[in-house]
Amino acid sequence: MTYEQLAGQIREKSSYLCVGLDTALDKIPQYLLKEKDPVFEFNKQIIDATIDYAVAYKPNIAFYEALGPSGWESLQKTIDYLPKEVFTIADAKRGDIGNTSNMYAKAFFENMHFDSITVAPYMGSDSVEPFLTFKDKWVILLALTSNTGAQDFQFEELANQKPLYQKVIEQSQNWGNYENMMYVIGATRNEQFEHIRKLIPNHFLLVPGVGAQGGSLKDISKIGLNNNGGLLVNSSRGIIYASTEKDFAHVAGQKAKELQEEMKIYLNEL
Ligand SMILES: O=c1ccn([C@@H]2O[C@H](COP(=O)(O)O)[C@@H](O)[C@H]2O)c(=O)[nH]1
Repeated sequence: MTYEQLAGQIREKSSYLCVGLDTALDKIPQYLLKEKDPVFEFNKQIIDATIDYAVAYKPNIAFYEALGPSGWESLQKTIDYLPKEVFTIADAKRGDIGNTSNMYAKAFFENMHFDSITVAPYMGSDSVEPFLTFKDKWVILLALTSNTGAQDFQFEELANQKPLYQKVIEQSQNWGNYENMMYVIGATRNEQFEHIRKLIPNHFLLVPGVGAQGGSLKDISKIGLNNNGGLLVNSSRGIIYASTEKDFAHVAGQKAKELQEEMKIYLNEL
């Protein structure tokens, strides 16, 4: 998917919502376990209920890998079920020596047909660049994550007094551009968000941490939106597990609608 196509979806749906498909067998309504593929059945109902309000879907690959071969099958069925105009994110946090990264890229882009993959920057340019050679596919580089452990390395001040996450953002400008690279910036990183937006005014930012992790959609939107939207705000548990009863899909749809309606207000204020 191109930058323009994604920006067009945001305009069309007045939404920059990404629904996180972190589907776990012990969290979904237990009556679904009698289905042949409970994970896909859950995802399908969540997608049907939220598709009018979301521009992106982000399965976290760990939840599928944890189930072995059947998990991979449920994941592929989920990706195949999503309409082509929706942006898909493999939240896989990959990255290895170039030869191996190339195989990760083939797996998620060519084989599974994801639009994008999250990549860890720690191994440097040759670990990221193979992902950037695929046309209309995206790298979403971890820059400043939402978790408390982000303090351990990402805020570390370098000799030039810049934090490590800033170095990741600045150096990676040599690897890709705003048409094939996004950054993960946690919704819990309000204080740093404004500065980051100034460093990369045109890039899309994938923002996890709204909902269950306590990040504020309002705060992030006020600082992070640009003329093309420029944000994909993810909520996983806050949407998909808003109800664990038979009405789970309906309630997920309501939660997604609430977020989309709020997003529409912020987009109209641009
Ligand atoms: O910094 C990061 C990077 C990735 N994640 C992932 O996003 C979702 C968040 O789920 P919620 O249920 O909405 O909290 C999950 O898949 C994480 O692994 C993140 O939270 N922070």
